[in-house]
Amino acid sequence: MNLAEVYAKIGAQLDNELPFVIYRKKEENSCTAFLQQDATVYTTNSYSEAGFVFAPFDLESEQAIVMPYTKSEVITSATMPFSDVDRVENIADKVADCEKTAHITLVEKGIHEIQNSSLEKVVLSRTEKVTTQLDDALQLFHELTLLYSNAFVYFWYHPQVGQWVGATPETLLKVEQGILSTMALAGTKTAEDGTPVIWGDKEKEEQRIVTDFIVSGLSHITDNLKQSAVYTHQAGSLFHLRTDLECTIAEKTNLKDIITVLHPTPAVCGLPKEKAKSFIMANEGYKRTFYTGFLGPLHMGAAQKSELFVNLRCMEVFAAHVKLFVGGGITKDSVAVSEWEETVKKTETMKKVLRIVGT
Ligand SMILES: C=C(O[C@H]1C=CC=C(C(=O)O)[C@@H]1O)C(=O)O
Repeated sequence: MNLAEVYAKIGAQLDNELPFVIYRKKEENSCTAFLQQDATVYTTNSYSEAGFVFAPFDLESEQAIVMPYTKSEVITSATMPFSDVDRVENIADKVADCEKTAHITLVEKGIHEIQNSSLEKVVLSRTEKVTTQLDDALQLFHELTLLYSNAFVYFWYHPQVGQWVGATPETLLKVEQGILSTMALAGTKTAEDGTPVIWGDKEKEEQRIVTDFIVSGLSHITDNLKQSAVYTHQAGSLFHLRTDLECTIAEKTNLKDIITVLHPTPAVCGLPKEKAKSFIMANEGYKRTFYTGFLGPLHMGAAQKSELFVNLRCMEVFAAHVKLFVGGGITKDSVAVSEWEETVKKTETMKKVLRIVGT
């Protein structure tokens, strides 16, 4: 099926108010869509079914939604262009001063908590509303695929839940034929064209915390974990520190066991996990819902391949506006105003496509 035909099918799902997800994996030049044939909200607790899962940050009080393979038409486009040409400049637009003050106050509270308790790291986030005049969010998906070849790009829709679009740099896990791969991705910098990124101790520590958490968690399910050296990962105009991890897993280890170990990592929550989560819930002042949750295809094909991505650099789409979600890791060395600026830079990942589609 060519791309225009796939997009026409998506248009029909929207017209008929039927759920779907369309996604393009990193460095792939085709996209896949699950077109659910009814409007039921299917949920999963076991992650044992083939399908596409869309899970919230807080799995204790909200449920993971699945588009079951057996209830969906699954289609793939033949080829898809990607240009990776940065056609849009970063623009430092005006964000309301009250939003800046509120985020800085939140970050300062986080730093204070870290200095005065056993909390080592907490990821604090905010939302930002941008007024739009979109025909449909498919335009956003398409532009994101053109702009970010190194991201998992998606557009997810359920008439009873909402619409989400994103381009995330972070893989939560990939399981294929008994091999599990994951990554520790954290720390953020921007760089002038061509100049190498210089990492400071703050970023090195916040990323090390993520690696250590994953290594310690996976030690309960494997004894042969291999880990790469830390390296720089580019995500649009941002750079992150990254470590790749890989191990074999016993046949009896199911996907739920692995998700329970890995989600949420300190790349999106903090350390210790429960303490950080409580701080987030009590202080962020909004519900993250699917931001910093995870999404992706489950148990696909003969190899039963599952690939889950962390829902970052994403937005929830409404009739006349979108809501952007951005956050950053706070440690004892954080400077509140720099953390604010980091979230502003992260919003650019989405604002670039909003500008292209002419909002
Ligand atoms: C929580 C986010 O990013 C995470 C992933 C990479 C780098 C991060 C950081 O530098 O703080 C975050 O841990 C976000 O983009 O909203």
